[in-house]
Amino acid sequence: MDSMSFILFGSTGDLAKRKIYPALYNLFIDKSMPASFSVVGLGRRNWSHEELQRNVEDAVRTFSRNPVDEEVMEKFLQTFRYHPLDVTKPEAYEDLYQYVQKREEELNIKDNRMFYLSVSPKLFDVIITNVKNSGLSDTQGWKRLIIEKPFGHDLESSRELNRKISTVFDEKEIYRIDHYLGKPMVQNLEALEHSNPVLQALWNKKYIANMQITASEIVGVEERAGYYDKVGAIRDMVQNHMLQLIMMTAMRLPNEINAENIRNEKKKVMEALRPLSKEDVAKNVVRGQYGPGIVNDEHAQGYLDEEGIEDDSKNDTYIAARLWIDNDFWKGVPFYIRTGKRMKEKSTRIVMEFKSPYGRRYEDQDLEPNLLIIEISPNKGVTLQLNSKNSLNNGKLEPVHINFSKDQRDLPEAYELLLLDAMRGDQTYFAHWDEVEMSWEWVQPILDVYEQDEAPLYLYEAGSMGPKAADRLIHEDGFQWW
Ligand SMILES: NC(=O)C1=CN([C@@H]2O[C@H](COP(=O)(O)OP(=O)(O)OC[C@H]3O[C@@H](n4cnc5c(N)ncnc54)[C@H](OP(=O)(O)O)[C@@H]3O)[C@@H](O)[C@H]2O)C=CC1
Ligand SMILES: O=C1O[C@H](COP(=O)(O)O)[C@@H](O)[C@H](O)[C@H]1O
Repeated sequence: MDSMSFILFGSTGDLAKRKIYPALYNLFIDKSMPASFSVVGLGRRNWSHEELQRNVEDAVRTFSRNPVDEEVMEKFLQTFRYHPLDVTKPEAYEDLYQYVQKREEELNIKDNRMFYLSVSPKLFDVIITNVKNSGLSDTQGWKRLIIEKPFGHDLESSRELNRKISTVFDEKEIYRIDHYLGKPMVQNLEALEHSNPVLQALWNKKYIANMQITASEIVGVEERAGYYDKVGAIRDMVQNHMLQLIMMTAMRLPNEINAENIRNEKKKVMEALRPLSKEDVAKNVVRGQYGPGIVNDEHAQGYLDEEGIEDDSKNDTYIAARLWIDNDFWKGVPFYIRTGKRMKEKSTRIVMEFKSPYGRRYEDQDLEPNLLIIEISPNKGVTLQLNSKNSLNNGKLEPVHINFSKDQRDLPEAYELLLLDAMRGDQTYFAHWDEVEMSWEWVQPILDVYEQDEAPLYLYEAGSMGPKAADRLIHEDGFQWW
C-alpha cells in the first residue's frame, strides 16, 4: 500500500476517539497500514504531540477490539503528530501545509494525502475552500477526501456541498462514509446471495412476500441533543443507512464485482424506487417520538424531557415506512423499514418473508411463514425459519430455526474495513454522489411534510417497539413486523 499522510480534521473529537483511532490501531497491529505513514491530528485545542498521543492511547485501550501490545502501541503512537489549527482561519493553512510537508520529508514519504473531515458538517465547506486555496491538495501523488455524515441537511444543501467539494476533488477521490456499508454482515450480503444458489433462486418477487429492515436502538438522544433535535431519525438514519440497506438488499449482482458495477446496480434500485408525493407521505410513512417508559427495568424519560430538547419539539425519533421498487425483480413486493431510538432492543436486521405456495397441504394449521433473517448488529448471523413436525406435540407443525452466527470478537469493526478500503483506493463500500442525491430526492417530500407539520406525530413508550401506527401500516397489507 502507498505511503501517505493522514490529515485528520477533528482529531480531538468523539468520533476520532471512539472509532478512528481504534480502527487505525487494529489495522496497524494486523499489518494492514502502509509501511510508512504520517498522521497529523488537527483541532483548536492547544495540545502537544504527546497529549494527542496520550489521548490516542487511551482511546485504543478503551475501545479497541484487539488487546494492546505495548511494543506495537509505542510504534503506532510515533506516527501521530498534533498541529493546532482553527479551520476557519485561512492564514493558518500555510503553516499546516508546511508542517505536512515537513513530516513527509522526515519520513521520506510521497505526497499522497488523505484528508479526513471528522468535524461538524458546518465546517466542511470552509475546510474544502482552505485546503484548496492553501495548495495542500495540489499533490504529485494521490489525494483523497473522507467525509463524514450528514452529507447535507436536505436535497439543496447536499447539492451545494457536493458542488463545492467537486471543485477540489473528483468523484473518484471522494469517500463518503456510511458506516453501515462497513458492517461485515452488510458486506456479506452479496456473497450470501451469490455463493448460495438456493438463496439466489429465491431472492426476488416470485418468492418473497415482503422485505423488512429494522434498525432499533435502546439509547435515546444521549449528549447529542443539539444535533439530533434538528435532524431526527429521517435524516440521521433513513436518508443514509436505511436507504443504503435497501440498495444493498435489492440490487441485482453484476457479473463482475467491482466498485463501479456495484454502485451502478445500487443506482438502478434508487431509480426504480417509487417517489412519494406529499399526499403519499401520511399513508406510507409513520413518524414517532418517544415518551416516558421503562428501559432495562428502569424509568426512562420522554424525549421532551431530555436535556437540550425544545419543550415543544416535534422531532421524529422513530420512522417506519413502506417503499416500492418498481422494477422487474421487485414489482409488487413491499419493503418496510423502521428505525428509532429508545426502543426495546438494539438490533439491525433484514428479514425476508417468503410467500406461501398455493394449494399447500397444511391449510388446517396456522403455519408461520418461512423467513430468512440476516442479523447485522450487534448479533451477526443468518437464520432460516422453516416449519417442521414436532413429534413431542402430536406431530404439530412448528417453526424451527437453522442458524449460524459469527464469532463477534473476531470480526473487524466497520471503520476498520472502510479505512482500509479508502487507503487502498477502493470505493465499493462508500456512497457515490448519485446514491446520496437520489436518497435526498426520495426523502425530501417527507422533510417538506414534517416542516409544515402536515402529518401526525405518534408518541410511543420508551422501551417499546414503536408507535401502534407502525403496526397498522404493515397490518394493512396483511403482514406483521418480524
Ligand atoms: N460521534 C459519533 O458517534 C458520530 C459522528 N459522526 C460525524 O463525525 C463528525 C465528527 O463528530 P464528533 O467527533 O462526534 O464531533 P465532536 O464535537 O466530538 O468533535 C468535533 C471536532 O471538531 C473540532 N473543531 C470544531 N471546531 C473547529 C474549528 N473551528 N477548527 C478546528 N477544529 C474544530 C473539534 O476540535 P477542538 O474542539 O479541539 O477545536 C473536535 O475535534 C461529524 O460530522 C458527525 O456528524 C458520524 C457518525 C457518528
Ligand atoms: O449514524 C448513526 O448511527 C448510530 C447507530 O449506529 P449503529 O452502528 O450503532 O447501529 C446512531 O445511534 C446515530 O444516531 C447515527 O448518527
